[in-house]
Amino acid sequence: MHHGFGLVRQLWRLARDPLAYVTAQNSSADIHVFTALGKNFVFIADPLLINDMLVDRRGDFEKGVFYDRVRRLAGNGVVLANGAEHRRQRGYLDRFFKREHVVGLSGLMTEVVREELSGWNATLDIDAALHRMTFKILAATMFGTEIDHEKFDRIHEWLALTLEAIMFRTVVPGWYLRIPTRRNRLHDSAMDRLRAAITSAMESSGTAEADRLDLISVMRSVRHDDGSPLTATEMADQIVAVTMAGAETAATALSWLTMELARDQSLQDALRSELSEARRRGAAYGPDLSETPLLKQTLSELLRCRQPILVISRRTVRDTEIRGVALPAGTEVMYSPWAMHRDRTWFPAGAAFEPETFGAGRCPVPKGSYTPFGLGPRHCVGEQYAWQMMWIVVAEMLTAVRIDSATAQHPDGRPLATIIPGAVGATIERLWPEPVGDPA
Ligand code: HEM
Repeated sequence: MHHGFGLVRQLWRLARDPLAYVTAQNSSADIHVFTALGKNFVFIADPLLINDMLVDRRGDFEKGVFYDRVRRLAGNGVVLANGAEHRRQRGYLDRFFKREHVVGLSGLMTEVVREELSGWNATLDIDAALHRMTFKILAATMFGTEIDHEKFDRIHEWLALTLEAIMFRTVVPGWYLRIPTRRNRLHDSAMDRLRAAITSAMESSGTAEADRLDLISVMRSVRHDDGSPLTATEMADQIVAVTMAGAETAATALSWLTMELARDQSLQDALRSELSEARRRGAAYGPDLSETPLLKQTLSELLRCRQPILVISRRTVRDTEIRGVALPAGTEVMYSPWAMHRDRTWFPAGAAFEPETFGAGRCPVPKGSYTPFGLGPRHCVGEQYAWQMMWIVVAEMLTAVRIDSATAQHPDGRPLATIIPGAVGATIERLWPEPVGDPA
């Protein structure tokens, strides 16, 4: 255990170089405690403690300080709600995110991916192209295909700035956010406009028809225990939550993947053969990748060494302790899945991309050391959705094009809402024949 520095110094180091900061915290001690402004902060770097916090002792924790900062945008949707309210909201969303429902979305996802791929040029910013593609998938599955282009573009535009605001807000002191600086005003207005754009798109989409699969329609058919429907604010809260949580993570992961595939052409070829073979066998797209083991292994490794999320935080709701360290109610506890996934104690490959890490016969790692989708009751509700979407995007992409080169603006990652590569200049070649058949 290590007691160190004041909060301001910690936050300054976190803000200046977040990747170096969490790496240092992760390797220096299992529990790192610092106190400032009458508040206790704890950084944990031991898989068992992470598992304790997220699973075994979950009742002692709620979402922490990093999440409070985005309430202006997110209201009280599933990402921010706590306790019984959170369980109720997960109940609404589970209908949409359960396996059978997600499988039903595969045709729509495939359609969007093919349409986007058909517009790719021989040289492109593949990161921007993948962000647009995954955001389009998300928009189509949330709002239905009727969403008009103008509404789509508006949400997309304000989302980018909002994601920047989220990262900035998690690392500056609360008092600073109350000063009307140009940046604070810009971020506030981006969040307000994003919410307004989402509300407007929501009003013109969705029906309560039982056969509609989009999230708005699913939510229109949900009833509270007293039989009343969800209010417009409750629905907007969920849409904002899903947009914030789902738009950036999968796109960033896919973007990092293109760089690994450009670097390792034999892996790219092996994946292309596996995916074409699965298509020939008539394997239907879904969240379970057991028919495509090399893809599963590749994506698992990618989510290890290129985990998009830097820090996950919680706050104690009552006096508790971990490993003999007292955590009074109100203590902010955080850990870095990004740093933990690169810790050589658990993963000898460290920061390097080595798909054999998840090959047959690998050594088991302790619970809490590999948490790409979190753990416990707050684990990613979109996990199945994300696996299916990644399968579809990679399979359609690799059958349509060969990625010859892909070079990132920030090869070591730049921490924003997720750890991003920035623009990725890529050259691609179209493959012949064009994809045939409909696996969805
Ligand atoms: C590779 C892609 C993704 C990764 C790595 C990822 C990762 C995560 C993680 C680590 C959490 C837990 C955060 C915490 O414990 O504080 C989370 C929560 C969440 N994710 Fe994902 N996610 C991904 C894709 C998605 C997608 C595609 C969606 C929606 C379509 C989504 C929706 C959500 C939501 C709504 C939550 C909050 C759940 C709750 O608090 O109950 N995620 N995600």
